[in-house]
Amino acid sequence: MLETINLSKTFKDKKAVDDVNLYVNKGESVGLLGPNGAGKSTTISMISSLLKPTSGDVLFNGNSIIKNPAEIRRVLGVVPQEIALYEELSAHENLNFFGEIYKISKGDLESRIQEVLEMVGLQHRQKELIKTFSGGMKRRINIAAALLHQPKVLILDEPTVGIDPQSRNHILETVRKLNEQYETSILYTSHYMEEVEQLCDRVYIMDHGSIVASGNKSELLSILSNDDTFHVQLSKRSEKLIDAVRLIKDVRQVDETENGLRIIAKKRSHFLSTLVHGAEKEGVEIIHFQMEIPSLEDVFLHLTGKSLRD
Ligand SMILES: Nc1ncnc2c1ncn2[C@@H]1O[C@H](COP(=O)(O)OP(=O)(O)OP(=O)(O)O)[C@@H](O)[C@H]1O
Repeated sequence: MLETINLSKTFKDKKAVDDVNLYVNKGESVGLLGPNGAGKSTTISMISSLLKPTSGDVLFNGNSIIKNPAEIRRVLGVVPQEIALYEELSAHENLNFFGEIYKISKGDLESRIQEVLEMVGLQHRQKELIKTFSGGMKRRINIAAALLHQPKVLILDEPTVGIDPQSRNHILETVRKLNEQYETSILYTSHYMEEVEQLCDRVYIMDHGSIVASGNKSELLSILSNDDTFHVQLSKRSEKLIDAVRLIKDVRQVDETENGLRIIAKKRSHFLSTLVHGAEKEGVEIIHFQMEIPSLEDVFLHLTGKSLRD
């Protein structure tokens, strides 16, 4: 339904998006996950035809949206990161304004406004001025605005960043409902792994402008099938021990945690005796040792060498 073909964007000499190929099928909910600066917003701006790609294309049902941006605007709802509302107008007046921009007929507009307000749970606040709303409520009105013209694809750019838990839950629920009941296709960017795990059928992991992995949860977890992760709680910190663990054969990565180490090692490697021996030598006691059940966060760490919220 929606796909990008070798989509790229260079700002001066910085490649913000580098040969991105992704697709969203009808009724599918797809996550675009990446740390700050990965290129998610730039990708979305190009898909929404707000930004011209340096090269590549975006196709909707096989037609280039670069050649025909009007078509994608008709079927796409975009919820940007920045709140784009008039503070001095009420929620209802704002939606009325957006409805006119979308050219929704006067006869349909009022019922559409009530429907989208209900969807985001703010019908009872519609007469109040936007400037009296919390950040989370403003974002919900932004979502309502993006839904007025009944888009086939809804793109949300980190919609839950910096907002209260109640609005966050509301947003996640709204997105789920749109996807499940109305078969709206979703492209959802986030750096909250748990949201993407909850909401999305498939995930693209993006870093430094490129897609580094994609698939459903079990496909992504299988990337880690060659490795095991261990948490080791230690009685004290020892630089020498950390260095020694890093040198153990089959240990791929060692990170310091609050009370010890997180060790990623090749599956079925026998590093434990070397670890115990090294700890003894440095006078460090191993208080607790546990193997971790991997999560998508671990896949991300494995692929990019950093945590999603770094
Ligand atoms: N207009 C611009 N001019 C120059 N560089 C830009 C511009 N827009 C984005 N960039 C750069 O492109 C890279 C990707 O930015 P982008 O905003 O797409 O990332 P992101 O994954 O959406 O990050 P965030 O999670 O912080 O929103 C960054 O290094 C950013 O500094």
